[in-house]
Amino acid sequence: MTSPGRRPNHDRNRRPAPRKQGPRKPPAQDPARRAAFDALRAVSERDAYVNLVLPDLLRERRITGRDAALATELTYGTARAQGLLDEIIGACIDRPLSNVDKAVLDALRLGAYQLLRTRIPPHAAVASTVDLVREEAGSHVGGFANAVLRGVSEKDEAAWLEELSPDREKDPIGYLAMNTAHPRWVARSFAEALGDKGPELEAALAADDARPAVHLLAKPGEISADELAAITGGDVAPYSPYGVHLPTGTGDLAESEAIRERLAVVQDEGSQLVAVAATDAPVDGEDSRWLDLCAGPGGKAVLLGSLAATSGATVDAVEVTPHRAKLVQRATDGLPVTVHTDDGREPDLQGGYDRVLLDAPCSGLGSLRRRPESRWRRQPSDVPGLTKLQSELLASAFRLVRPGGIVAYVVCTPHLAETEGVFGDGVRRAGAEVLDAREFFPGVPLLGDGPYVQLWPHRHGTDAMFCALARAK
Ligand SMILES: C[S@@+](CC[C@H](N)C(=O)[O-])C[C@H]1O[C@@H](n2cnc3c(N)ncnc32)[C@H](O)[C@@H]1O
Repeated sequence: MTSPGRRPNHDRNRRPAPRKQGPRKPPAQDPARRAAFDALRAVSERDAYVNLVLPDLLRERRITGRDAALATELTYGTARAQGLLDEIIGACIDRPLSNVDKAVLDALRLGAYQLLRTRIPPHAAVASTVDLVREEAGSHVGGFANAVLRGVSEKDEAAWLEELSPDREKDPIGYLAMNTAHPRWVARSFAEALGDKGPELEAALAADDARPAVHLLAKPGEISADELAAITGGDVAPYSPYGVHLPTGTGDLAESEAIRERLAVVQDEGSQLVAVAATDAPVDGEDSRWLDLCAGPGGKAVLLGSLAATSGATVDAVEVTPHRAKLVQRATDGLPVTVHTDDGREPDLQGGYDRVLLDAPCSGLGSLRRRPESRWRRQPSDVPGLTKLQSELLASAFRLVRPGGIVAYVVCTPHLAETEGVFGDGVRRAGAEVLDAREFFPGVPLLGDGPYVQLWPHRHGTDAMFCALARAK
């Protein structure tokens, strides 16, 4: 994967690159790259989330307009492509990446991203990165950064991929993982869920690597999807009766009047569809007590609560993390939702619910496109702990539902152990009747053979949500 000829030698490391243009800009004049770098540092150092940390940084520093757009592009793009950038940077360094100072590595990733995936002139990408490295790690490291980035810039992304990718025939999953900047284990779990290592896997990974449109939920009882589309300039969603897709590049959503006035919330169309399915599957008899067993931060609780309000039902929403329970409380204010800060495995609640939605904690492989950093943060070793927790929560859901009531099991991942594995086992233990969930996704194409529903970005334009339904006996 590496060739000594390409590696910078030590002399070269110490020699600064010749400047092709005037003096280097001082950092104060480069707020976009500084913000992107600081956001990436927060992700590496504090396990921060890009979608939370970056807007705060931009607001605090009053970065707007083109600078904000550049900072956003650089932060999201670099975080999303991190593993691929590391392979390429690693091929230009004669020591393991783990030996490179973490702040320097973040700066190199930012520089490599600009060189490989933007139209920023190479000299500007290199000079701005060297500036960051000098500020962070001292001027003696500037030459090293300069030499590494000159190595990176010797080829474009396609040429690097050709050099570094495994052979497609021999290792199709490794090839597609590398070419779509995904960890191999993620590509493998997509392949297993799709039953494909060829064109469909390629389409799924490519869709997962694309920037997703923002979806809004038009809160039932408050505003229709048509009205929301008209006031936001978006399009009515193809499948969810409450969904609107915003045009790409829509500005600061906090500015949106519909969101400020609590008529709408940001919610992927797939999340809307699974919550609707959980309320549409018919129960035998009474249908007035609903339970959302893992409710934080409250997206689906808002939809359940809004639908409950129109039908005279009430919702209990359980969330174990106090600050997330507060978010549920805030999101569902004014709706018939009671929030309980409790462990869903044994909540202090009276059972006998007509419906239980279990939107379980999961690996989140189905929403990686919306969380650029989690692609590289999640590890396969996370899965066994998650499936154990999911199984315990599912057993609790079956204890809390009444005979004839519905349990909806939802996860935002296509990983088979977390989807069919957990649900198949739980339903068998509970002796419940599995429903064909496809019936409750009317008009949604390409749902396979059932009885479970797995949505996909490349098929449905949604996150890869999984939904399974059962009626308790
Ligand atoms: C996938 S998220 C739920 C998303 C939520 N339904 C929504 O639409 O906004 C899973 C949630 O379960 C919570 N959680 C984890 N373990 C839990 C437990 N034992 N009991 C209750 N909630 C739990 C997590 O804190 C997280 O907020």
